[in-house]
Amino acid sequence: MTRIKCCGMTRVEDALLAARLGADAIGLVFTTRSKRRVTLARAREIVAALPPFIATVALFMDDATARVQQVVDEVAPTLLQFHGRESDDWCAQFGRPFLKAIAMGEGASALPRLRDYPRAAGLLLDGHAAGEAGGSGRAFDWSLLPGDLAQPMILAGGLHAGNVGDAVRTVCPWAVDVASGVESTPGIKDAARLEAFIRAVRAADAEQVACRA
Ligand SMILES: O=C(O)c1ccccc1NCC(=O)[C@H](O)[C@H](O)COP(=O)(O)O
Repeated sequence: MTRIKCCGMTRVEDALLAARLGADAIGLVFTTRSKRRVTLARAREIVAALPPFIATVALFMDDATARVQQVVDEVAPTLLQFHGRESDDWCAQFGRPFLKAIAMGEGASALPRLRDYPRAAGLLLDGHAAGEAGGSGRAFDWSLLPGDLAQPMILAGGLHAGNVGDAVRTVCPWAVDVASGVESTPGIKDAARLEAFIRAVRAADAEQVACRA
């Protein structure tokens, strides 16, 4: 079954809705480079409201060590996610499982970076170009993806209810990640779009036997 991460939560009600509809994880963006940025207080409120077994992921992009540590100490997210030029060692210093986002917007030239993060719990392959913030709503060419990634792949970038079924069938990712495709405005989730997205993933899972082989 394809895991679903719904990213850029800014409201308790949206996080609860995602959990109720069947999302496995929610993302909280802490970098200043985001329209979806949450305060520590709001992040704690969202995390405290969630039911058991929903993972929380804290996102950063070239943020200071002290800032990441503060979020680790005060919010206690399940995982960290890094979107900038952070190295594998730098990401690992917090002693927490982490995802490394790889900007796939430049196409094949991004592929060597997929080998640079052996300590990552997973690689989040996103549609934007290197140096740009995530949450762009931009997809990339999935046919570039190698079939032999060493780590679980989280597919992101421009996913929505209309294309995520194809993504699951074509790429067989460990998880899919969505932000703008389930929003009415940045940071505000749209219940109908979120429900349609999760339904589409589950429908594709039901027909996709190759991924489970
Ligand atoms: O969402 C943001 O605003 C953001 C800003 C800076 C770094 C990362 C950010 N989001 C990361 C995510 O994991 C998004 O869900 C991912 O980029 C996919 O976004 P979208 O294409 O809008 O579905």
